[in-house]
Amino acid sequence: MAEPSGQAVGRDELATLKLLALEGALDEPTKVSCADLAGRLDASNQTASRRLQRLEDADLLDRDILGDGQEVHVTSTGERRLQSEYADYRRIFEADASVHLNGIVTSGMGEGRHYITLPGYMKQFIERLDYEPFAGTLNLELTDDSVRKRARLSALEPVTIEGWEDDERTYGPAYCYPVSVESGDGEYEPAHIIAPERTHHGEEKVELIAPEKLRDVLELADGDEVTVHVSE
Ligand SMILES: Cc1cc2nc3c(=O)[nH]c(=O)nc-3n(C[C@H](O)[C@H](O)[C@H](O)COP(=O)(O)O)c2cc1C
Ligand SMILES: Nc1ccn([C@@H]2O[C@H](COP(=O)(O)OP(=O)(O)O)[C@@H](O)[C@H]2O)c(=O)n1
Ligand SMILES: [Mg+2]
Repeated sequence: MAEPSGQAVGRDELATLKLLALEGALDEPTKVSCADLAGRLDASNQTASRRLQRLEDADLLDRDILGDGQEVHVTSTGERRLQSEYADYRRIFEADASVHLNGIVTSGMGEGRHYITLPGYMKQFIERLDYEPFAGTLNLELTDDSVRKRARLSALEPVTIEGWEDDERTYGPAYCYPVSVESGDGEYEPAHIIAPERTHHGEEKVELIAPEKLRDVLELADGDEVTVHVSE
């Protein structure tokens, strides 16, 4: 998913972020000195310090300045950014770079039904996904591992459903990724992960749409485990 994250950073900053992650700064606040970092980046102290500052400004890195150096910690946005780089390398080097997400079926607030059936969206679903989706979204709560893997979606090209407006308000865009949905009962496609740009869900939830009610065709109930195979 294209996730806006403060300011854009360049290749040099990203390389610095990777180095910090290699030092362990993904898992916990990690002490670094600018001199040491400068040596490893083959750059001046000033350059190293500027890169850290830019990473912090872009919300990719948290910093704590100490008397004799600083402690740095890669933020969740920073981790997503690295995951997305990783996804690119997987696509370059691995024959099977497909993404599988695991989650359990949950109920939401019944808003999915409302949004899916709005004519401004429905018209686009039929045109761009080649099916009329069932009225609603099947919500999954992802496992911790899959929350991390989800960032790999950003390396793929989604089907874009554009935002629109009526007399009262504006509606945001949504991004659809083709998937097949597997449960103990079998596998179903076509289906899509739908990622609305505006949503009250966090990273740990995904929503699925399909031409049929997945709870019926796959005999799903809250708490059941589901694997989503994302198509390349
Ligand atoms: C196609 C689509 C478009 C959406 N657009 C908006 C929007 O413009 N504004 C908004 O607040 N929520 C929007 N939502 C998100 C819903 O408010 C809600 O977060 C989400 O669909 C979860 O609903 P559920 O938990 O009831 O299934 C959209 C959802 C979908 C499926
Ligand atoms: N393709 C779909 C879409 C929704 N659903 C279910 O249909 C119902 C209506 O969807 P919704 O998004 O409005 O509801 P919640 O996800 O908020 O519970 C929910 O029980 C979804 O889990 C489904 O089984 N298959
Ligand atoms: Mg839903």
